[in-house]
Amino acid sequence: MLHVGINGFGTIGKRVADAVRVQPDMTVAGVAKRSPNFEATIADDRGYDLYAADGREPFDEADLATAGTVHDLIETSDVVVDTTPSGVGAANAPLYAEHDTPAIFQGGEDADVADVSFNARANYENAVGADTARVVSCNTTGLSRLLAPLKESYGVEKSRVTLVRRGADPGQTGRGPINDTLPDPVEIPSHHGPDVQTIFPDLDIDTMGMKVPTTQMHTHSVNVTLESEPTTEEVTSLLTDESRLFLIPKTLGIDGAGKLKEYTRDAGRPRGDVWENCIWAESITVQGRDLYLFQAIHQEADVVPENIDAVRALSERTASAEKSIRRTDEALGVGRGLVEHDGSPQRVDSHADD
Ligand SMILES: NC(=O)C1=CN([C@@H]2O[C@H](COP(=O)(O)OP(=O)(O)OC[C@H]3O[C@@H](n4cnc5c(N)ncnc54)[C@H](O)[C@@H]3O)[C@@H](O)[C@H]2O)C=CC1
Ligand SMILES: O=C(OP(=O)(O)O)[C@H](O)COP(=O)(O)O
Repeated sequence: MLHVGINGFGTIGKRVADAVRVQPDMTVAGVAKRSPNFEATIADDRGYDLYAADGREPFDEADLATAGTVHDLIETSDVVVDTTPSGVGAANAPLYAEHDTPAIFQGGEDADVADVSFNARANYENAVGADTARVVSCNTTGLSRLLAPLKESYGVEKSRVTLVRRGADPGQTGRGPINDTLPDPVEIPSHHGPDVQTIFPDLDIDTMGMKVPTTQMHTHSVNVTLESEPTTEEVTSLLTDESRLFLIPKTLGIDGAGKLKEYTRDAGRPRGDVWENCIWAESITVQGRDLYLFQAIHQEADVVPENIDAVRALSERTASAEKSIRRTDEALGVGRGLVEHDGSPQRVDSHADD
């Protein structure tokens, strides 16, 4: 059983902890937090041992028991997932090295924070046995999952993506825009293209970013010039076979992120989380060697299964990306509750043997 510590219990951290909890080969060693807010009470409620990142006094005053400091958590963990805000992960890196504890960082950190930038579908093997890995950002994760099968099956000559990004997460009351559409970043390419190249170093990709007043999901407008000329049906079939891509059937009548989130809440997903890339099946169009499509990415959720796979890769629990992905997906419920492109229930494969 792998003991996984989570340092930073916010949007990503609490989801990673809950995902660790349901894995058959992992357990939550504890979670580190700075302050005894509502998320600390949820951690307590779930039975996660709380560790103080900045001193135990505030927790004592709030009558919340702590099991120790963040140093104790790191020492007791086989792997730590650092889910602190951008920049804090890099500041924490020496702590993990000091305790000789393998660590996973998030996409808000620069790539040089870790030995390898990680996406389970694209480069799991590179992280096997590494001391540190960085799970790339939600947007980069969404693009890597899509580009990996396209690259393998058809070759990619050039990718062009416009990312219409959510302005804030639902709990981020201080962010915006609330009444505007921003080119963000204004510079081209946006940071997403170079970040995708940390996964596919030779890929030709240009990205442009925007921010809009929604908290629901990011939306990508994708154009990929392939090296060969598949039909629309062939690309649709290729993408349907990917476990972390969900092709939204026309029959569902889902016209945007609002209905998508409603669908996953109705399907019983925790927090309405959408772990899969959601590609509008009707948008998949091949003209000559040019592929076009729209996909929605749930920024709070898509990196969660990737963090679980990164834990297995670092701890050398399995050298096989396919096995880890299958095990993660089954335990978490990726694909569960959603229908296939043809309207039938999604397959959820049975456990892979280690
Ligand atoms: N929210 C999102 O849409 C996504 C975020 N990420 C990345 O994940 C990382 C975490 O982001 P979020 O979960 O959104 O942030 P968050 O702000 O929701 O959560 C971070 C948590 O860490 C706590 N914290 C702050 N300093 C700390 C310290 N020194 N020690 C321990 N805990 C500390 C905060 O109080 C908060 O509870 C960032 O690198 C971000 O770029 C990646 C994909 C999507
Ligand atoms: O990593 C993310 O987005 P990004 O890939 O657009 O930088 C997450 O959605 C967090 O983005 P934020 O920095 O706008 O909170």
